Amino acid sequence: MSIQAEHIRKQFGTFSALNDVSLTVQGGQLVALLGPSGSGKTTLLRVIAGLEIPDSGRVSLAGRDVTDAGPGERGIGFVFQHYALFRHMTVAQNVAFGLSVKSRAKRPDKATIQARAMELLTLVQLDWAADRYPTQLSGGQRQRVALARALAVEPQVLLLDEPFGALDAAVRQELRDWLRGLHHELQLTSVFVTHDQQEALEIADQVVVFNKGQIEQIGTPDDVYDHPATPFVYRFLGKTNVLQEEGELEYARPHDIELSRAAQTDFRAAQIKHVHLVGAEARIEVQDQGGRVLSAEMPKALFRELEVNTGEQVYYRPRRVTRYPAPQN
Ligand SMILES: Nc1ncnc2c1ncn2[C@@H]1O[C@H](COP(=O)(O)OP(=O)(O)OP(=O)(O)O)[C@@H](O)[C@H]1O
Repeated sequence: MSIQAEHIRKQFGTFSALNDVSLTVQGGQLVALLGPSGSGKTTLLRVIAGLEIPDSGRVSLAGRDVTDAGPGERGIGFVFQHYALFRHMTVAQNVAFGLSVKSRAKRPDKATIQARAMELLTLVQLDWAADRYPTQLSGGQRQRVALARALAVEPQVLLLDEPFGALDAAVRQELRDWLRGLHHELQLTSVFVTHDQQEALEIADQVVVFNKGQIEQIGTPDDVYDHPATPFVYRFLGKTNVLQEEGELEYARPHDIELSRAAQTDFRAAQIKHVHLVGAEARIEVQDQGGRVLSAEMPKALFRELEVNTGEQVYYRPRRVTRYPAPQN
């Protein structure tokens, strides 16, 4: 089911949370809303869900204008960051909740609801935990219960607000991959909010980069990473070496900084300030003769071959530079 938001504006008092935002999500896509805190991601998600009424603009689902429809009429599943499960209900009862609050006409009978809850728990691989209470589960397991509960109403659209925000790195990674699989298996259209670049780039089909209530860029992960439309997008998506900031801007990523032990054409002299070895990577901080500090990243083995140490001289060259016109004002 496609989602279309057109010219959405939303003010909170004098603060403009969404300033003329338009976004089209094709049916079947997994889309990440990415941006710093306060940039409007959650507000847009809530507008799509019907939890927030825009000051102006329209929202359509599968071509149907739902701007004036309540959240319950939109066929949407919603998952929040803090898996808001009911503590006094078992896992199975939590999942069944979405079905049991449906209007009487649409509500399946008790046995059907129970069977459906078990089906969903099997889907999220938690059928064994049906009779447990949320407090007896880990954070990642609780988040899977929250997902099962959101899926209980058979939504065609799944909206997730920082669904893995509260979890530790390893569990996050696992749930991410798993969500991607589930999204495809159920042929959902999913939109999730994150401020984690890696998360957005790894699992989304499309990434929407927000800044101050506006969309800076929409594109595939490759598009936005390899061709950031604005300096903001470039800086937000990864560590940035600023090679020049007067007049035209020149940026380079750490993995595009090449180091050499010997002087070479186009290479500049610099001194190694710090070396951090992180897993298989070496992160090297160098300072050139103009005082500019740059970060370089390369596989640890490659760095070792250079045979240079902290305090010693090296030569660097940016392999790839991205340029932007001088900022106005
Ligand atoms: N109900 C509200 N009343 C007043 N201000 C609000 C309300 N909801 C959101 N805001 C403000 O609107 C701005 C955008 O909020 P929003 O939650 O959309 O940002 P976000 O990009 O999702 O950020 P985060 O990653 O921190 O959740 C924030 O400055 C927030 O304080």
